Amino acid sequence: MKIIVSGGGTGGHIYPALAFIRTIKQKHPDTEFLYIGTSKGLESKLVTREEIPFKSIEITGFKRSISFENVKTVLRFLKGVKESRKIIREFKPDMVIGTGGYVCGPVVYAAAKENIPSIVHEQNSVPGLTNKFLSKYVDKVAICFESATGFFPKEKVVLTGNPRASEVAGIKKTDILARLGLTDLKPSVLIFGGSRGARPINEAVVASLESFAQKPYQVIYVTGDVHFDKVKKEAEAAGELKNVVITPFLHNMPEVLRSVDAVVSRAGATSIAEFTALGVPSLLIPSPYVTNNHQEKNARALVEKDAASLLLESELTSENLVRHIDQIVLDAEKKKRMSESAKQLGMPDATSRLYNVMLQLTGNRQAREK
Ligand SMILES: CC(=O)N[C@H]1[C@@H](OP(=O)(O)OP(=O)(O)OC[C@H]2O[C@@H](n3ccc(=O)[nH]c3=O)[C@H](O)[C@@H]2O)O[C@H](CO)[C@@H](O)[C@@H]1O
Repeated sequence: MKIIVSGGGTGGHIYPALAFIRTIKQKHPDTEFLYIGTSKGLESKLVTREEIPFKSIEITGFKRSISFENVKTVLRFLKGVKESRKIIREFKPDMVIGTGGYVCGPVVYAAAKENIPSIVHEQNSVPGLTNKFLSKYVDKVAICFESATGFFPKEKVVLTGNPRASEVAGIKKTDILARLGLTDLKPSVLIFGGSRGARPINEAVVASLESFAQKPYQVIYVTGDVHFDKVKKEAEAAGELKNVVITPFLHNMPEVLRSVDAVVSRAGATSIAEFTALGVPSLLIPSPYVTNNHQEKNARALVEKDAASLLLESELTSENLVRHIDQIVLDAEKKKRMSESAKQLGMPDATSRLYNVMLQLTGNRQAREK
């Protein structure tokens, strides 16, 4: 089978696409993939790093307010559709899938116009503009939260979960803690602010370094690439680091998640799919700066089931951060309960479900997975 994948902008749209490609490549090595993204997006780095064939088109997102920029965006969209049609005609895919972010708009739209079976994958409980627009044209809309159903044409919706869940669920425990300079003998907490890092979380963590130095647990603290230099300087000024390692980005997140006792993070949908697939208890600090406050809705879906704790950014202080972490990590009963509840929400078979939807669409019955 030949598949075009498109998704970009942030890690939350790119990692599910990469996880899907890697998992399918392992099971069906003869599957050919082509990834279409933008040259400026994070995808150009992450995809080429994996040696997956990559082509770029030029496109920008819509502004929500009326502006001259939007006129230019429409023109770029039309140009993007033209470029995508050309790539599609050359590559001749059996299927096109978009995993969100504005780049997949013209690609998936072009696929539908070329009569190629198409799917969009929506990671969030509340969809973004691009996927809502595309849902009118595609054959299927794959979702991760039941609550997303109402935003799309009902007959097209399939609950598949997030392929990144399948990828992390298959990861074995490694010696990653030792490689990070940490020990196996203490509980470990991972702190990160989504794929790009989050300034408010960084500020609270830097203010907590002194407290962490006194704790019976250790912290892996990921700042986000762009924030690293500043945080490093502030941390150095705060004194000697104890119990904490600081790093700009983790390229081996699944391995790390497998080894930690709890995680503190934004409530991005792909991150949540990973925590639940592995049953990692989490303290979620939703970003209030996202469309329709969707991260808080993502987070509340876990909190309601006792799979996560919630700390709103408006209440994010060093004291509250440390207190919430202590409440999870230092209470073995609570940690176990949260872990079990999280795991019940996990969908480790997401990639197979998504692949089966594709096979149904392409009519490739023989290859259909049992
Ligand atoms: C600000 C914003 O618009 N955020 C959105 C974006 O978040 P964002 O891009 O932060 O997405 P997620 O939190 O869903 O996923 C982050 C991904 O990056 C990975 N990772 C992160 C840090 C690191 O050092 N290494 C690493 O590999 C995580 O393991 C995960 O796979 O897309 C998500 C999925 O559509 C949305 O739910 C978020 O609301």
